[in-house]
Amino acid sequence: MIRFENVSVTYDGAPHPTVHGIHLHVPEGELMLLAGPSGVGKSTLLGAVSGLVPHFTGGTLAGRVTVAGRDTRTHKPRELADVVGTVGQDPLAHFVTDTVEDELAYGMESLGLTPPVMRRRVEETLDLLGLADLRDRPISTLSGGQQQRVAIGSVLTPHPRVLVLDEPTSALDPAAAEEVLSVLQRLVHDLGTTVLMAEHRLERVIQYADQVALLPSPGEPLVVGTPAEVMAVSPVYPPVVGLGRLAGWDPLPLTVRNARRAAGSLRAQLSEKTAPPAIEARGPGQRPATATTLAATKNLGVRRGRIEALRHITLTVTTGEVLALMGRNGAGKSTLLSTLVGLIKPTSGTVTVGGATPHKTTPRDLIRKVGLVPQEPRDLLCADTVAAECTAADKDAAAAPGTCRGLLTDLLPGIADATHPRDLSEGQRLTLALAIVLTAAPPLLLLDEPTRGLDYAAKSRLVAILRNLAAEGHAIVMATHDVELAAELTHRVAILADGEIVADGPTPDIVTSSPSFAPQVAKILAPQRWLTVSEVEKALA
Ligand SMILES: Nc1ncnc2c1ncn2[C@@H]1O[C@H](COP(=O)(O)OP(=O)(O)OP(=O)(O)O)[C@@H](O)[C@H]1O
Ligand SMILES: Nc1ncnc2c1ncn2[C@@H]1O[C@H](COP(=O)(O)OP(=O)(O)OP(=O)(O)O)[C@@H](O)[C@H]1O
Repeated sequence: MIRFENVSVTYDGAPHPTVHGIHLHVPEGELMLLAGPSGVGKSTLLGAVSGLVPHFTGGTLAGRVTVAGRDTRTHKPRELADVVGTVGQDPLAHFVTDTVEDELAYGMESLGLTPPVMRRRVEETLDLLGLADLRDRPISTLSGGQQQRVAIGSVLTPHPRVLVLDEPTSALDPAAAEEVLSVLQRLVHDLGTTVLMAEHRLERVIQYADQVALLPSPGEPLVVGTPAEVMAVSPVYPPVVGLGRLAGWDPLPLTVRNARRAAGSLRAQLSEKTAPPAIEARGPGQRPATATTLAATKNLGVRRGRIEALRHITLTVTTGEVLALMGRNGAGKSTLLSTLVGLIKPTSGTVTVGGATPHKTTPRDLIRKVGLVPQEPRDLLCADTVAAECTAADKDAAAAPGTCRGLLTDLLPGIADATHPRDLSEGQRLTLALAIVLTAAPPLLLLDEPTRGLDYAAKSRLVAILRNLAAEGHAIVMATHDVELAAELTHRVAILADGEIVADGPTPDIVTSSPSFAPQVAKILAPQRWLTVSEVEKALA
């Protein structure tokens, strides 16, 4: 259904092709997962299927890509729209209408479907993606995850034969991600839809894939095989595979269920060894004995338009603490971070950060107290090269020249100075935003979805940097749907639901009390309370 024949893509001005010599066949009715490190060229390959590469991105494509027999170089994306539905990494860039319902209907209108069919599919999709309450909402007022749901819904309604999805669950809460993936699987199984999907969070998707195509590193040839074959050799793998490799399980389990079956002797071995680490020993090491309050909210309420986005939030964050805010899409996580950094004014209650009231403090003073990496890193970037961004960041933070660039290279090697931030891959752009805010190293560091688009290696380097900062007394508050990150890094998790805090406590307690938020290792080794592969590895050493 999708065929790559000796495909190379070279972006304008780039010294080498970004991908080259690609041969790949995705048969009809299969779900193929495209995996590989950040910046390796996954989006580039997906773009070549939908026709966005090179028609919109520039550059040259050599070789041939066909979808349902149509050559994507000679057919404009518009001429492929009846067969291919695409969800890109930045849904906002692709919305064509203003409201949720219009957006869901838009793709069908051009196909000439009858109004009753269109109506039925819109209703189905609203239910399927939990969007019914939002149907009349302007898209611009939706949370990040709500927007991603609309983007997915709008490509499903026309029932295309081929779906090309670039990290479709990156902004979704764990339950929503599961729902979306099972819908996709149903389309593949029941309707013979063909899906090509790039995704970093393999723990979410690997079990749904028929085949995996792996780009191991820039310039290396594609490795294609069954999920088990590819995971046995892949540099990127989910925790279940990490645990399986550590324990020497053969065959390598890809699901929690299969791993539980294999885990009997590991569980016995671990119970003899030692108890799982207590909370004080987890995450960023010892918390300072003299922790002081860095930020506090009291009975905080925030209205956004007609929505009560936050209600009665009373929360304290102390030095050295790493706190994850988790909860369903639209629960109020980003709103809380924005309020802490003064971008949003409370409607009721109080908020203080470093002794000041954020929305009444000048940016110059605030920057010394608190910094935010926003959900959309582009909001932070304004220069036209990576080097200029880094120089500006050093200057703003009065840091030694080269600080920001050093952080960037530590987090994700291979980002060229001269690149325009617009041309970076999603993971590269997020890393740049992280490096800029880490350069200022404010006492309170706020991160909104800090692992979207990041590969496992970049993620663990980020974890190491954040641990050091926490050990130095910085406090870190992150909104995240990444249960593995929360398990690896945080001391404490607060769960928001519908604008309120419904649970707040030590990470192991909170994440193991709900299957939605439990990391894979916790599920595999329950009732023992291990959360991560690295904890298990240490205990066995
Ligand atoms: N329009 C463009 N112009 C120039 N270079 C580009 C352009 N788009 C992407 N690149 C470069 O091509 C490389 C591959 O980017 P791509 O977005 O395909 O990676 P990716 O594997 O999808 O990464 P991620 O996992 O971070 O989304 C990156 O080094 C990026 O900087
Ligand atoms: N500008 C706005 N106008 C009106 N309502 C808004 C606006 N921005 C956000 N909202 C609503 O406020 C609520 C909280 O949104 P917020 O972005 O804080 O959620 P979130 O927990 O960060 O979600 P996600 O996990 O999807 O990022 C949602 O119902 C959202 O639709």
